[in-house]
Amino acid sequence: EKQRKKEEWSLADFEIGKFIGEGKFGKVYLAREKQSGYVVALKVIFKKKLEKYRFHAHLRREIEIQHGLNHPNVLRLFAWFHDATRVFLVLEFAARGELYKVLRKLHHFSEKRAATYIASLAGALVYCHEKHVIHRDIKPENLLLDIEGRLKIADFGWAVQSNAKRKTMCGTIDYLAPEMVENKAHDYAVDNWTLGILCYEFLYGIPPFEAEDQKDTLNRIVKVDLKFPSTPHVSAEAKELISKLLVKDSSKRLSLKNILKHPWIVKNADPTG
Ligand SMILES: COc1ccc(C(=O)Nc2ccccc2)cc1NC(=O)CCSCc1cnc2[nH]ccc2c1
Repeated sequence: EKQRKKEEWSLADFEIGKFIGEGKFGKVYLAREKQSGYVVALKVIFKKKLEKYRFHAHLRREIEIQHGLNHPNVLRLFAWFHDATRVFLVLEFAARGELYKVLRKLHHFSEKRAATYIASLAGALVYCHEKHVIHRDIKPENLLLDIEGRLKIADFGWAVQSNAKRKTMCGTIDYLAPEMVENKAHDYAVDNWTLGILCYEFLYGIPPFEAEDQKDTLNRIVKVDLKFPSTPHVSAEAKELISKLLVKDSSKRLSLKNILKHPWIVKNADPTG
């Protein structure tokens, strides 16, 4: 029947299920909306924590931004409500969980799977940029997979230490673009750089500038010291796309629209996302 527009949700509308994630501001639980039976992720944020970090304004702005976003590859914020001590975010639940855990298990993705994820990310970023939303922190930790295996930019809000197992998890520097390492002004083009890093990591299983210690990683980033291990499962077109994204001069990086038209993407990406 016509989904009646609820003015105000409350905790009583949900059955709370198992704990599924930990954030700096609170915990995330599986939950089922009683009326529809719809399964969601319910994020519980403590107001006291928000005050302590002076984040209530940021959360309010983020909720306004997220509420307007509706793209198949961006995790949905369906609703929010609060009680005396907590703010609740009703988020889309991505049933296949964190993308990088799948990457660790498979060691690397096939070209078809990698190209499909890169096309999904490029499409989601075109959409976000059209809505003037950037800083979608697109590290693998922030990428989830829904029940059909479709990629979702989860954007874990702020300073949320996702329960990642990565050895370089805390402040993963592998994704920093040169202009960020050199503390220059950065703009949307950092996302294009990050897509290059991700494409490499999807295909080889490790980020391109990984090094024993962080100093060397930063040096390799600013020098764009890009090397491709010789392996049969990565085509010349894939390397060509990566080489057009990992470019020091941010104005010379392949644009998001041109990524979607690149021969490797056109040939390998599954259009259903
Ligand atoms: C649109 O998304 C969000 C919007 C806002 C915030 C947020 O916390 N904002 C904030 C908080 C405090 C101060 C300021 C701003 C977080 C998210 N998104 C997530 O947190 C994703 C993982 S929780 C969901 C989810 C789904 N599906 C899964 N499958 C497996 C685990 C899992 C986990």
